[in-house]
Amino acid sequence: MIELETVSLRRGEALVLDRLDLTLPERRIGVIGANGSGKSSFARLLNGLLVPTEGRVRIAGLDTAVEGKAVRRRVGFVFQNPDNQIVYPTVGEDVAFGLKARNVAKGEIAARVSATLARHGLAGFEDRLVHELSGGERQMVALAGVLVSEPDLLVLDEPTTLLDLRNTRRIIEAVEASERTVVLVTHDLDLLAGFERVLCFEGGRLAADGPPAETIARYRALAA
Ligand SMILES: Nc1ncnc2c1ncn2[C@@H]1O[C@H](COP(=O)(O)OP(=O)(O)OP(=O)(O)O)[C@@H](O)[C@H]1O
Repeated sequence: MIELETVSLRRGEALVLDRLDLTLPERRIGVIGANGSGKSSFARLLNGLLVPTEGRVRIAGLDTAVEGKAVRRRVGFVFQNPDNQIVYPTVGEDVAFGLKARNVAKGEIAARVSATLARHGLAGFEDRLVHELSGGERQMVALAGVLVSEPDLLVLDEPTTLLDLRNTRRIIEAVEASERTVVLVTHDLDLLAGFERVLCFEGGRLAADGPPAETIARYRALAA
């Protein structure tokens, strides 16, 4: 469960999010809106990467400003640009990183890493050098590195920008297969079919909040 209590966020001089009150018990939550409307900032609040200037964000009851570390263990975050989150030179080391940090046994780590890679079109990629992969392959490595730890909440910030149709489909399948809560920020409105709730941001406030068809219609009207 995600809760925002009168949350405002300033970045530099700008008021980027303006007094948001939201309770999100749904498991499939989409986030859309114009460039610069505050979507990524909202997403970053959910794992404590950013903390509110005013108000409170709670994830499963944990205040992100107070219990950031506990929040980050529960929230997997996939950035738009995979280079922001891949830290190790090889695919296998990078995907194993989150499991090592959780003290998972060595044998189990290897099995989970190879199963997760295979599920994401990267079978046998363990020893490949990350910097020699294509942009889309790196995006899938970043996704695998988050999914391997089975986070309670998965936040995806425009994850399909670099991806071809097959890998976009894999992302949709990963979202559909996940029993966890998923928050997906996207400009690709087709990805949101089947979502329970979609939020549309406009100038740091919510311009619409409801089922996909309604929110998307409002977004189209705003852009017209
Ligand atoms: N570090 C920062 N310092 C100052 N302003 C920032 C900073 N980061 C973002 N902003 C501003 O905050 C506003 C919201 O940015 P944000 O990245 O949340 O938008 P977005 O809806 O995700 O946009 P896009 O669709 O282009 O990714 C923008 O006006 C942006 O210029």
